[in-house]
Amino acid sequence: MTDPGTAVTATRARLPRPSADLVTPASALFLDADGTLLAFADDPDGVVVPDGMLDTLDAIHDVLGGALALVSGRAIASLDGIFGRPGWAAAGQHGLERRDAEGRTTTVPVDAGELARLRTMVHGVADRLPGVRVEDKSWSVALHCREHPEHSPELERIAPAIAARFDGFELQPGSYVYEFKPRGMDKGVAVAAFLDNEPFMGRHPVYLGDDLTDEHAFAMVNERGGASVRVGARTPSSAVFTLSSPADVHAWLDSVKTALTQGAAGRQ
Ligand SMILES: O=P(O)(O)OC[C@H]1O[C@H](O[C@H]2O[C@H](CO)[C@@H](O)[C@H](O)[C@H]2O)[C@H](O)[C@@H](O)[C@@H]1O
Repeated sequence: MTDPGTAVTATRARLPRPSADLVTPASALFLDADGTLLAFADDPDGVVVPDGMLDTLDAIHDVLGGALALVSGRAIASLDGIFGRPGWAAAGQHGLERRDAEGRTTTVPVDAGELARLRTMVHGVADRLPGVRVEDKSWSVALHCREHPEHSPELERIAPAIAARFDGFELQPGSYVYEFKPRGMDKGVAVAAFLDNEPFMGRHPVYLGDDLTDEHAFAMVNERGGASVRVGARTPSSAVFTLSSPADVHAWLDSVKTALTQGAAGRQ
């Protein structure tokens, strides 16, 4: 497991903006979904892919020879429903499921009995806190309170206590969300697994993410000599660059696409 706490290389509120040439044809690009590519919505099913973004990502995916992956807390099925790109590599549920660039999917074994007991407990919490949503993702389960942030203090109090009752699970807090996931897997481990295989192997990793769960990947990418880009202003962070918002990410990806495709035309 990647420990973002011990691998912090920089903890600065003010980070530089990356230039478009951070991504070259020799890069591997890893993209978090919610809060990075997608603006937050109250309902996890209510997110919208902005106009033009898929064209931009398709073009970058092509120039990178397929070395582009979505790395998300969402299930891969949810990512496919949102982005409609089942051909892209993806890590879902913080890496519990991973699809390589050839479409082969691997999953981490989960204790089904523990997961069933955890689910029951999590639904019990949601039943007594009106407006708190449960997201069931097959290997992990989450409690959402974006629409009712008044429940945050209570969830912050009870979520660690729930997690402590399950040997095989741990708490992954996020943006108005408390997720319970099997131990030992995180986005850093998922990114490392991609980098050990084609078409990612030997490439310069660039990772964009906004949340605590992305710190595992920032630490991994920094360790491998790559570039970590924090979206938003959350601190502390081990990221070395920053972009301000999903809208800023779109604008930056557009400039990356332009630089890469112009360069490709020049190389022909
Ligand atoms: O790793 P990510 O791709 O950033 O996924 C993290 C979680 O994102 C989703 O929840 C978040 O976005 C929702 C839609 O904007 C929002 O309603 C919620 O408050 C956020 O926490 C997703 O539902 C989770 O499964 C992901 O783990």
